[in-house]
Amino acid sequence: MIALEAVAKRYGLFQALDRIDMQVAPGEFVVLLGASGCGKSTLLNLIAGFDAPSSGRVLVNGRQVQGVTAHCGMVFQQYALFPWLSVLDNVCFGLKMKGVARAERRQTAQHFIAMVGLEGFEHHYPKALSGGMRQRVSIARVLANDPDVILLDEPFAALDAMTRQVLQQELLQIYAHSGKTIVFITHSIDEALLLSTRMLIMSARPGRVACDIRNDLPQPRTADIQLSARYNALKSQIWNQVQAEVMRSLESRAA
Ligand SMILES: Nc1ncnc2c1ncn2[C@@H]1O[C@H](COP(=O)(O)OP(=O)(O)OP(=O)(O)O)[C@@H](O)[C@H]1O
Repeated sequence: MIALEAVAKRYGLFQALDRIDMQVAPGEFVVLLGASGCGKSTLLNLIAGFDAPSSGRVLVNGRQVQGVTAHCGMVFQQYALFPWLSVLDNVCFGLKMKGVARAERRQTAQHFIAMVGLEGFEHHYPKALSGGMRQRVSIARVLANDPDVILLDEPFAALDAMTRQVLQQELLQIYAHSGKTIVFITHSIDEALLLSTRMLIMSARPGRVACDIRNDLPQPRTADIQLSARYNALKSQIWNQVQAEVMRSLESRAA
């Protein structure tokens, strides 16, 4: 589904990513974890086609990524909604660009607006919505475009803890029902453990995949999973790894 082959990314003399080889199978929920600045967003942007690698290849569905396509949909931390469009028109936007007829795109948009719990808010504008509601609109907009891959760059980081928990459960439901392939960035080990089927821990300077861990916690996952022995074993394994990478990154910055 997604393949990165010897991918490197340089910004001038700075090597942001180096020798990234990774594969994401259809239906996986992969979470990227790592110290700030290790290249997680850079990696996601290469998969989305927002940017091109300096060397190596990025493939989605067997095709080399050479710009933005409808195969990938992105949800950003800062909602990225059009403030001058209503919820309905924001969710319809991608379908309009694809040339889908008005009645059909409205029907599709309504379906996904209802799925994310925003029925009744179709004609509201983003500024009249809470952060959690705006992020629901972003998710509905991506789902309406029916991409094969959904990329989420710290989508819940700006939300309060309660809203984050609700949206995490909603995303798990959407994942379970849609079978989409997901790549998700977070700084939260708990969020990674709750959501993922697999976790990639990145090292910094240059960014590489340092550790690839299968998340074998049973599904469906609720907050109770945090009480299990396996959860705590995985959490301490990841914590040790992330901490080692963060220390390495700080040392290399100081050098
Ligand atoms: N357009 C750019 N020009 C120059 N350097 C860049 C550019 N984009 C990213 N970088 C650098 O590349 C490195 C990786 O950045 P990136 O945003 O991918 O990290 P990240 O792991 O997502 O960080 P965070 O967790 O803080 O969001 C950083 O050192 C950043 O300063």
